[in-house]
Amino acid sequence: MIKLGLNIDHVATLRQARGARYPNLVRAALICEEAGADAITIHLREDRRHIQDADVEVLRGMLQTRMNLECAVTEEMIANALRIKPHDLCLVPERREELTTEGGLNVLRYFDAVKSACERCADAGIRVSLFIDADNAQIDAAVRAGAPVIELHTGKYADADSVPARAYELERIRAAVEYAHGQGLQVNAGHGLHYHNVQAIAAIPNIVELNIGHAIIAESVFIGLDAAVRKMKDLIRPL
Ligand SMILES: CC(=O)[C@@H](O)[C@H](O)COP(=O)(O)O
Ligand SMILES: NCC(=O)COP(=O)(O)O
Repeated sequence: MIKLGLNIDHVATLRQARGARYPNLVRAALICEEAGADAITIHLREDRRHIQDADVEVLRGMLQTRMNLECAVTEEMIANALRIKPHDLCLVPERREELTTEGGLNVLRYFDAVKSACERCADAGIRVSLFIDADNAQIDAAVRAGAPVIELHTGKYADADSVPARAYELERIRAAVEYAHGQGLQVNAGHGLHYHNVQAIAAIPNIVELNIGHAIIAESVFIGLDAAVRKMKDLIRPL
């Protein structure tokens, strides 16, 4: 069954909006796990706009499932990950001024840094995932860099504003999953997935895990976090 990684950055965004102590991130993570989340995803951004360093420390000691820590490929972030030792480390591109993660990591361009990060993390027992676009050249580079896992960026699919455009992006993702799976990679996917667009992605064979955050946290405003997680788990369950 397809796994659900729950991105709780957006709970921290709400907290940081007021610089308050609530909503409590550990409480959110534990509710998500209780409701069926298979992993908790957090993105420690360089600008610390939502997740803080202390959140990573505390959550690492509290999670019952897996921590999937997302970060940029910088010396600061890799050193931090080697100290924290999350179960999974997902390397993502970052532009300080972006609203959200706009595209996949360019593994070809930053190959030496990515390969070095993969090697150092593998030595420390951390599984590295590369957050990349559905592009065979990037997939090949991920293999050469030694990453055991990729996460395909589904943002273009989620943002497609016509039926043909969405079908085109869906097919690109399907083909990339098939190609990457054939190369021996574990394939995850995520970004911008919500209750109305997730099922077509979840139906693609060989996707192991979907990382979803914004839509679930938004829905929790209306129906509660536990129910919002369960509602998503029901949708991604095979028919
Ligand atoms: C890499 C990724 O897709 C998520 O971490 C996403 O970026 C989280 O939301 P923000 O873009 O708001 O940080
Ligand atoms: N890596 C993608 C992720 O963690 C979730 O992104 P979103 O659902 O918050 O857009």
